[in-house]
Amino acid sequence: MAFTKLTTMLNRHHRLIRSSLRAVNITPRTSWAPSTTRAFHISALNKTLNPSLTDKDPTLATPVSEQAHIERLFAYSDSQSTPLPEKFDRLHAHSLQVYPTTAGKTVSALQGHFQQMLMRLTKPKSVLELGTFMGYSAMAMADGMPKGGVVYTCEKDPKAAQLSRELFEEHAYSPSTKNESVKRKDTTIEVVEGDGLSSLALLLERNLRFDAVFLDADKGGYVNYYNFILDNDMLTDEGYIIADNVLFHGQVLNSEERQHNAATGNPSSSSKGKGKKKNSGDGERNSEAYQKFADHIHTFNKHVRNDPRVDVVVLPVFDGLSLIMKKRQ
Ligand SMILES: C[S@@+](CC[C@H](N)C(=O)[O-])C[C@H]1O[C@@H](n2cnc3c(N)ncnc32)[C@H](O)[C@@H]1O
Repeated sequence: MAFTKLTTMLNRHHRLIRSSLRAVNITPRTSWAPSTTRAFHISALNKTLNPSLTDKDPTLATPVSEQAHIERLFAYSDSQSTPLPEKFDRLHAHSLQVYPTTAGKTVSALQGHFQQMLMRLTKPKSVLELGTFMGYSAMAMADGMPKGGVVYTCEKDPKAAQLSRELFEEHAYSPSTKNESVKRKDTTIEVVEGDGLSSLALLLERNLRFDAVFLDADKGGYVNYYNFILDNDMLTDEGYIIADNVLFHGQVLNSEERQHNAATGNPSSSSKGKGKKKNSGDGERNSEAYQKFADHIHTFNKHVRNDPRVDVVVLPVFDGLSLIMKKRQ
């Protein structure tokens, strides 16, 4: 009975996404609930779109039974949370059509709503986002900000930058919105196109400072973005940074272990994943790439933890979210 209710709710919730999957000729998994977590979102998408990953999913750091249990708990959390307005479901569906293999980059509905709540709680006037993609998290945050608030969101991919700009225009977040049919939003979203670091330099030239920062671009860039923001005092005194994917599908544990073994000369050191033939299969290639991203994230986590300028809390929610604030003087 409870299961039927849950399935009904999830089906309703993801109706649009499922129809998009059909549109791009993909058979949706019955248990797939894309707005549960980023990790499962990506893993489910990868498996759906690349069957070679089904048996050897590099994102599965937990046993399958445990993963199924966690998935059910996330689905439960999703079903017991107020859904975001329908435009967000439509955006997920649209992302799948435009980026069928990488649409899972976007935050889940649950995480988007959490970030929106955070905006409502902390009332930032100026928010910086590194990594726009299709604008889902930018819109989710903008809707929670106070009147007059601005989100500056940086995106390197010209196609994603253009599509998100159009979307912000359509939904009246753009400073220059001409769309008469939609009520102009109280908050605006500005897309800054280009590499994250160059975009930060441009924003610094404009003397902008931020009450909240969302780090969600390339994982190898996190340390540089973080340093640039703190070194140039771009964070207001009570401002905060939230960094996404800081547990990287659980793979940070492998990074930590391999780095520890390498440092202590343990012969089993870091050989996991090394020596694998490059062409031995998509799953393994992916596994190596995933581990590299996880290594970048582990380096970032250690860097922040050892930075005397800040306090950090690593939250084991979604795919791992770090909340970072400057130390009080
Ligand atoms: C995880 S996605 C962002 C998802 C988005 N925050 C959301 O939840 O809707 C990461 C984005 O960062 C962009 N990106 C990657 N490298 C970048 C760089 N060096 N500078 C700026 N953006 C970058 C990618 O093109 C991608 O769109």
